[in-house]
Amino acid sequence: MDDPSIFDLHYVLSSCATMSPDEEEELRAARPTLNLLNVKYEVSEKVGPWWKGACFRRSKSKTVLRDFTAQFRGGEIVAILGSSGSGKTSLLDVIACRTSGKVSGKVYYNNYECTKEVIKQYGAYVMQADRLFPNLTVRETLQYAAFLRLPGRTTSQEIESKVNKVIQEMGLKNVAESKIGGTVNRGISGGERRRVTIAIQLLQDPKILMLDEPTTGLDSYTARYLVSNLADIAHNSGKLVILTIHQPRSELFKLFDMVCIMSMGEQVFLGKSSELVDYFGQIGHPCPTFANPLDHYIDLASVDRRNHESEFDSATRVKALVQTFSMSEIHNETLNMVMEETMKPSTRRTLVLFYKPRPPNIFRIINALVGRMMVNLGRDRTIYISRLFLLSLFVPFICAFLGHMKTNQESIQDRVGLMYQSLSVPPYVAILNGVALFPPMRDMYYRETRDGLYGTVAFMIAYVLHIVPFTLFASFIFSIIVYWVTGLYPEWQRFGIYYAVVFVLHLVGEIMTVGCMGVFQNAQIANSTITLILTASLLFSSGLLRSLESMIEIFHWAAWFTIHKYSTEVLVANEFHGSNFTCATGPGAAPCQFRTGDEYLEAFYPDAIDNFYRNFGAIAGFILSFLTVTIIAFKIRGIPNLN
Ligand SMILES: Nc1ncnc2c1ncn2[C@@H]1O[C@H](COP(=O)(O)OP(=O)(O)OP(=O)(O)O)[C@@H](O)[C@H]1O
Repeated sequence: MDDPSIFDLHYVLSSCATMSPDEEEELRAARPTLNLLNVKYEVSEKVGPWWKGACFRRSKSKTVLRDFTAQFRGGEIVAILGSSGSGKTSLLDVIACRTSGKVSGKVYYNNYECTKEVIKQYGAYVMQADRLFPNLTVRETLQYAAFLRLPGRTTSQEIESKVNKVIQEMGLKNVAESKIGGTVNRGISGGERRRVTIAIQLLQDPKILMLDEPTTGLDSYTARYLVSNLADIAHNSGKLVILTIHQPRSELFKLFDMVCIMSMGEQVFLGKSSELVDYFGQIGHPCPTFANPLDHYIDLASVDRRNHESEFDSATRVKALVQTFSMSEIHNETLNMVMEETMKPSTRRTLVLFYKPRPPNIFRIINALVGRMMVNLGRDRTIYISRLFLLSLFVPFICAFLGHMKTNQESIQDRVGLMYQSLSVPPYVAILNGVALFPPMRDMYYRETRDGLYGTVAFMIAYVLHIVPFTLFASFIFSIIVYWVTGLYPEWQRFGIYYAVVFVLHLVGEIMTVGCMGVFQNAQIANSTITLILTASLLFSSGLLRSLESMIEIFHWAAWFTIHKYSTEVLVANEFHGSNFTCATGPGAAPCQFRTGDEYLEAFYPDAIDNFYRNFGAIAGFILSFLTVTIIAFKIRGIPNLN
């Protein structure tokens, strides 16, 4: 069952006993209306060389939208046209409350001030690029999206019927069971993928559907099919569909109810598409016979920046067009309508506070996210095998290098070397996994968080939960072979401890990598940074390559904050405590330095036995600490510009 909304008349009327008959009548006649009055959008750009730092670079203000006034009504499909940089996306951003600058003027949605909350409830934004999991089918993609988007109390049957409805609406029936596909595995076509992206947004039954360049990259037939699909949605369901478009083909012209041509952030025309040609004809710019009117007028409203002279001429022409339009009858009519609507006393303003669908709770969200990640991962053989066996690739090298260790004096050094390998390999392999596999998840997270579906905490918990079984398995294969083939302390309990340390290091390595990718968008930079941090941590705090005592004081202090200090102590105590080493006699024999492992511990890790359980707890605590740091990193960095 659909949720009641302010457009469900019975619901609204029964909720508003205080409404006068006039207001009731007015509401009855109302369709979702979007009013924009003298909207101005300014952004500030930092100018100057980057090395001056954010605080010392000069800020330069740039107006990307100026005096924008419009009224769009439900049931219409509106095309925002203009050349590149004319402010089309910025206009959508203003309506969708996704701006990064200062917005002045009024943006009203049915007499509600258009806040983030209102848009979250009634609007949907389809961005230019499709971000979908390649290994899910169209139906699964929509099912998981429905779990994340629809109110928590929605039942599975309701989800199913909603999914079927949008599949039908977007003409996806034939490909409902096909995989989305990606760059490697072919799946559905580009146009179908775009329709899936739109279908996801339709699940919430938005009253305003905004689409940024939905036809980019599609051939003319597919573009027309998509736009006519959108026009049907607008006309049949009373939704307001607003889309931006670069170079629309002439056959699209008749599909649009309203057209807005923009240039340099200002309106050159805004009105019914049927008025476009007449308007320009009246102001002295008739459309040449056989020309595509949209192409022709977009060109007319573009600034030609090829050289100074043509830039000056075209900018002067555009200024004149903007001015003429601002004084035109069409514009004045819109202005009057907008003024009238936005000045009405807004008795209904409280309604949006009155009705708020309860979003799914965090457990439902985590469940849906983990399920989606698992299904996507499980269907990709390369990723699956990489997650399970990449760590094991190092096993033959380690085993062949060390063989089965003896218990002589030389074997002490072998054991130290093995500890070093055991501490370094699991987190390094985790970096490889993280760098290769996390970016698509991150893109999806950015997009869905932008849509207000869930937060960083839910996403990170889901990500970690989905890698835990693979990390457990990969660490087990690594540990069981390395431990018993190389001949570490032959006791199953001690093997368990070794395995636990390898597992935590493998897991923490990936969490750190993910955290680093929250700060750096570039995976290579994240890779280098995290490798550097892990190498430094291992060198300064393990004491395996150089004794801790001989290092400078600052490294002693720094070591307390690294996982390697605690994990090294656990591993060496686990291996050396209670073990004995033989001493060779005769000429050329190695000096007999340590007869027992405890003597070795006494010399290099005197507290390792006493602090064994503390160290073990500290290692487990690092999982939580790194997860927290990762969440904070994502929160501080925020969501980058996705377009
Ligand atoms: N946050 C921002 N910071 C700096 N400049 C911005 C910002 N947002 C928009 N602009 C600038 O405003 C102008 C309009 O940008 P916008 O993306 O709205 O244009 P557009 O018409 O959608 O272009 P395209 O069709 O190429 O996507 C551009 O010059 C752009 O650089």
